[in-house]
Amino acid sequence: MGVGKALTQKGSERMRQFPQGFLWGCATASYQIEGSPLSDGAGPSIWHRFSHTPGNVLGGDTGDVACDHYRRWRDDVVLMRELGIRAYRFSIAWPRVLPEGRGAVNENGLAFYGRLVDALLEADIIPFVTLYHWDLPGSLQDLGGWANRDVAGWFADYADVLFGRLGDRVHHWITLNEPWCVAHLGYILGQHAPGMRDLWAGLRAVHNLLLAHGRAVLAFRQRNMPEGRIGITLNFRPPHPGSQSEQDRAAARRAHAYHNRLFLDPIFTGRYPDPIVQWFKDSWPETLQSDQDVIRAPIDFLGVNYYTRNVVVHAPGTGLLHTRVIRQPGPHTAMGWEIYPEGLFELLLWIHQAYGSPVLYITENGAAFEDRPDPSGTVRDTDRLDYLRQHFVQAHRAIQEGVRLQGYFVWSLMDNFEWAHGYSKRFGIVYVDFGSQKRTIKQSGHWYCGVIARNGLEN
Ligand SMILES: OC[C@@H]1[C@@H](O)[C@H](O)[C@@H](O)c2[nH]c(CCc3ccccc3)c[n+]21
Repeated sequence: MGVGKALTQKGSERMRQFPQGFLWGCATASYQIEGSPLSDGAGPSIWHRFSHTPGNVLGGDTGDVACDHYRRWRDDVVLMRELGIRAYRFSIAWPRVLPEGRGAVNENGLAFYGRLVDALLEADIIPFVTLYHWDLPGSLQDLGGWANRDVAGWFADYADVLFGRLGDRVHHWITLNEPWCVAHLGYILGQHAPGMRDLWAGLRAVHNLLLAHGRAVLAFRQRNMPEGRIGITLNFRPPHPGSQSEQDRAAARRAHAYHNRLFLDPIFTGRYPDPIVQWFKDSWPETLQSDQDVIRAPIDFLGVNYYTRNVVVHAPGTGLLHTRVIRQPGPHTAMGWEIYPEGLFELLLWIHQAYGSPVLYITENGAAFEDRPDPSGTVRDTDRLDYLRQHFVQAHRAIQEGVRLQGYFVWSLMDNFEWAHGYSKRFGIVYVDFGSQKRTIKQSGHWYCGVIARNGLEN
């Protein structure tokens, strides 16, 4: 598409038009919004255990209630229709469907997701289902969880149950959400469930997550669902060197390999990034030659989660990679993340050019700010609106350069349980009063509704 066509002049406004059929949406995750973690036969997840273990989550918050979506899902689909979103990315809680992680299916759990999918289709909203967004069944963690190579089979069997039961209505599947976070935050730093601090376990989790992803893709292909599309969602943090010194440039390369290429390279090339294998040499897991053929099973799209960049410098003996992040001047979100919209353009172009122009969806982008309703109950979150607008502009730039970006899911539909931060960080374009469970569309949500209706941005 030539630039001219995408920048239509309408009156004095310059429109940034997105391609016909571009899927504007919102994203959520099961443990963050549903509540009712043990209802109707569901088994406890590792996040149920982790949040109920004192000291792990700010303020002792848990997902016991969250946004009460397990009970309010009908009203929440009405809310999505009011926002005019074309697609909705949500995750299925593995322990609702298989309470023990394996074996007997819990029909009540499956029925909840079947009703939700039917309501979305009725509202003309396309479901994008994430099979795993961090809530592993506790009983599988008791067997080692992602550090146990058998998890690849457990995950593929779970995925296949869903392909069989929902595959007639769900045509977009994401195997894993951010396997980097699962391994790094859950098994190496211990900041997320299951709260382990074990480099050996963490690096084996990296490999087993990739194996599990590949086994699920192969199971999906076996089902032979021609309308179906399957991919994976990875988080990225483009690193910039804090100076042009060779030490800082090497530090940025290490951070880039670990944060951005650790999963991308095996999936697209069948090989781990050499700098990482060298860096972790004696603790790197034993792998089978045949593993790489499973891991690199072709996918239909890549989900990209982008929030910010990192500026890194060499820091001998510091952390896993001997790097330190340098806080930048300029605006940051409530998470302390630098607002750096150009990073989205850089990232999309890099993936496009370095990994064979895959179909991409931005499966998460958004910002936390201190939202306060005014006396009338209106939430004027202009900072979030500006954040989103600036990032939409960069996504549009990328499309102009030929990037095959086909959709954009704002994180998040509504304020929810922000992992170790509990309910202290709000990412929603809809405000949730967690006392009353009242939902209020924020100014950013009303603005987003307009963007979707025009399929573009006015200047
Ligand atoms: O932190 C906002 C969102 C989470 O609520 C989502 O569940 C998760 O998919 C997600 N990933 C990222 C970027 C990676 C990251 C995750 C957790 C903590 C810090 C960075 C940001 N977010």
